[in-house]
Amino acid sequence: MTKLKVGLLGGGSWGTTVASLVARNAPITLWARNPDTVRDINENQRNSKYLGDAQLPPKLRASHDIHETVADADVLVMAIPSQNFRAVLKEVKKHLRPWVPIISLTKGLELDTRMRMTEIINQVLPGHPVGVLTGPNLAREIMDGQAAASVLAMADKVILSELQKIFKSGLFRVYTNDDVLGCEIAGVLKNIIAIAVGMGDGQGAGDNTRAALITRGLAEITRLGVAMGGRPETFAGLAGMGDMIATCTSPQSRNRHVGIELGKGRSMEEISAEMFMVAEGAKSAPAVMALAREYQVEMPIAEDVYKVITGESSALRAFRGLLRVDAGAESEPG
Ligand SMILES: NC(=O)C1=CN([C@@H]2O[C@H](COP(=O)(O)OP(=O)(O)OC[C@H]3O[C@@H](n4cnc5c(N)ncnc54)[C@H](O)[C@@H]3O)[C@@H](O)[C@H]2O)C=CC1
Ligand SMILES: O=C(CO)COP(=O)(O)O
Repeated sequence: MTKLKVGLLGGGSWGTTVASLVARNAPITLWARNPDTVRDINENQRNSKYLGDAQLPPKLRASHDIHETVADADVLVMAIPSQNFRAVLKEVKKHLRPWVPIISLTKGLELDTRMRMTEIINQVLPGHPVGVLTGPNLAREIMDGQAAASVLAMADKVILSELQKIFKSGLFRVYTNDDVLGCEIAGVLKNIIAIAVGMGDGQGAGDNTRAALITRGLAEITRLGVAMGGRPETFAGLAGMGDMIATCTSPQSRNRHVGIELGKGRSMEEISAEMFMVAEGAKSAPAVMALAREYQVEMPIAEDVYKVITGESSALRAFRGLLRVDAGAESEPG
């Protein structure tokens, strides 16, 4: 057990799951804005709304008080969806001690600014070491005790190896990486490809189609990530290919679910109205397309997804379009 105190913000499915993992290694308080969630965690060792009847460790404490959670934290972990991330960080600023490392679990971009979460942290709380924990990590499966691997990425190797001890456990292998940008943007971009794969699945596409979309999708997200400064090998690792496989094939993925429903011909408004959990790919798609334009990277799959989400095209038309385009060299877009 390390003595480092951890404060984790965000009482949804992934925040609660990571808090449960950390509780094995370090004292942790989870801040949730919903008082019912706080009560459920503290009294029943459950977060029924997000994780059904999964049993949480008795050592995990939840709080409704952000000051209490953050004021004496030695490490801050952020599990707030991307569009609300900045607002919560601003709240944190008043309470957090200087130099406390901040780890983001969030896989999205801020719509208005196109910024990654670590960029927002640097802007709102300059001077704090920042990192991301990312990889093929579907929350429900980890709560069910299935083995998984993840990547903790930070520039500072000394802090990185200290923080690795907080997250890792027998069934949760945590690898380290210093390519923060690559790991972070891979986690954002794979969500859009998962929507594309879902769109195919929703229309009854086969396994070959899924494999083609995953492979071509990985190629296009790698092109953008590398143009932005990420390393190609990051996209071939857990944060890239690993997370693509998990998200694009799992019935648990919210992004793939959105794609399946779009594939059935439903609109984004209808699908969102029925979901209470976040599907970051749908939220971040416009920011991703703006980045693709800025870096002059062609992303035909992401562009089709964007057009279907905005109602400019239908899943059926997008799918036919993907098949109609003449294939060139495998190393080229398209
Ligand atoms: N669920 C999963 O399997 C995984 C999720 N992620 C990422 O983790 C991030 C969080 O996702 P989940 O926990 O799954 O989402 P979720 O939809 O299950 O829960 C989101 C939580 O954030 C809270 N929240 C939203 N706005 C807030 C605000 N302004 N103040 C306080 N709390 C607020 C909600 O109340 C809810 O508890 C996302 O970026 C997601 O892509 C990453 C890996 C795995
Ligand atoms: O990031 C995830 C798995 O690694 C979770 O994916 P979804 O948000 O699509 O459920």
